[in-house]
Amino acid sequence: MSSVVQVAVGVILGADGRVLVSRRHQDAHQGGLWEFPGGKIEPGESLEQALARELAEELGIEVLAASFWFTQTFAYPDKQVALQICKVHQFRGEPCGLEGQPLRWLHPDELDPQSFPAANRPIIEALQNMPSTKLPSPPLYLIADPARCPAGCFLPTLEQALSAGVRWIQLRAKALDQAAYLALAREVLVLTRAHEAKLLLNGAPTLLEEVPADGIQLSASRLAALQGKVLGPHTGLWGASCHDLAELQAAEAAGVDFALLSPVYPTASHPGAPTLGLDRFAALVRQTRVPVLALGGLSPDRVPELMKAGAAGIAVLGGILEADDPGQAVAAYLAALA
Ligand SMILES: Nc1nc2c([nH]c(=O)n2[C@H]2C[C@H](O)[C@@H](COP(=O)(O)OP(=O)(O)OP(=O)(O)O)O2)c(=O)[nH]1
Repeated sequence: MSSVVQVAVGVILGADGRVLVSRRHQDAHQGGLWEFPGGKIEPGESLEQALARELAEELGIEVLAASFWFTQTFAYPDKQVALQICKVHQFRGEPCGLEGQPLRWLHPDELDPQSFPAANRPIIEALQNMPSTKLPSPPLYLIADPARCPAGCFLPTLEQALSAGVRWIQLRAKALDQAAYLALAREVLVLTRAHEAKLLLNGAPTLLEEVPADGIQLSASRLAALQGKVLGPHTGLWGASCHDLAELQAAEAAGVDFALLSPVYPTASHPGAPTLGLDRFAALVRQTRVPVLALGGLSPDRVPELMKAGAAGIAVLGGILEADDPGQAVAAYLAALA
């Protein structure tokens, strides 16, 4: 069989969670079946260039933000393909079938694997199981630690952050004993409920039996204690705090909905600790299908490069809690994510 055909494939994500599919021309390889738009990577072209060119040629759109997702190789009887699958998060223009191909925006649950080439099955499966559809929007995760605020200021600061648009909070309070933690969690839950925001507790999953929050953030050590045990079907949001590839793999094996990966940049909370840096962060994100939020030393001006590197969102601690004006800090992060 001839060499592997490298293909740039764009999973174009609409704001409402639907994806764009188009029908392959009857005469093409795998003709008549639906596909994710894209095409062969030309010699000398990067994946990014090929994706931009194909989507401009086929749909008339300009890709503004895309990230590599994963590679799917497949051997058809007559051809071997390596689909380089990218998520397209942002584009300019209204997609239209410039080559006469029909287009449809479908919810992942509406994608019928039988109507797609066989190589697409894992993509469809990944889309249908994509936990990121469960993640709160905007993807700004506030790690709320009362130790970061002056006495009496913690709950008012959270209130300000929620009023400014935070929809996702983790209560992390290592300095409190369990009773004090649970009492605080009950107070925070009243605030998050009032703002229709999600609250995740940091600790053992059994905490949810005490306070009906929306999920659990597992530390790296709790994750390790799971020893690859699958979390099983769960209704809440489960996050894992990861620092390297082994922890990300454990998080993926455990079936969490998202992972925090830190520290990306130097941070005052862990002075002198080794940092991943942007390139390592991007490389790790490419090696997992779990949505990864960037944490550590972020500022709003770093957000675009992190999202381009494949981050599913960002997590912030001191950048909001210790800001002179937490509401303004939230607004700056949200503007950078928009
Ligand atoms: N674009 C795309 N190609 C796919 C998908 N699934 C799948 O197996 N393929 C295969 C079919 C083809 O063998 C190959 C893509 O080649 P293509 O024919 O679309 O490439 P192209 O647009 O550059 O076409 P051409 O200029 O050579 O006619 O990858 C998919 O979802 N999208």
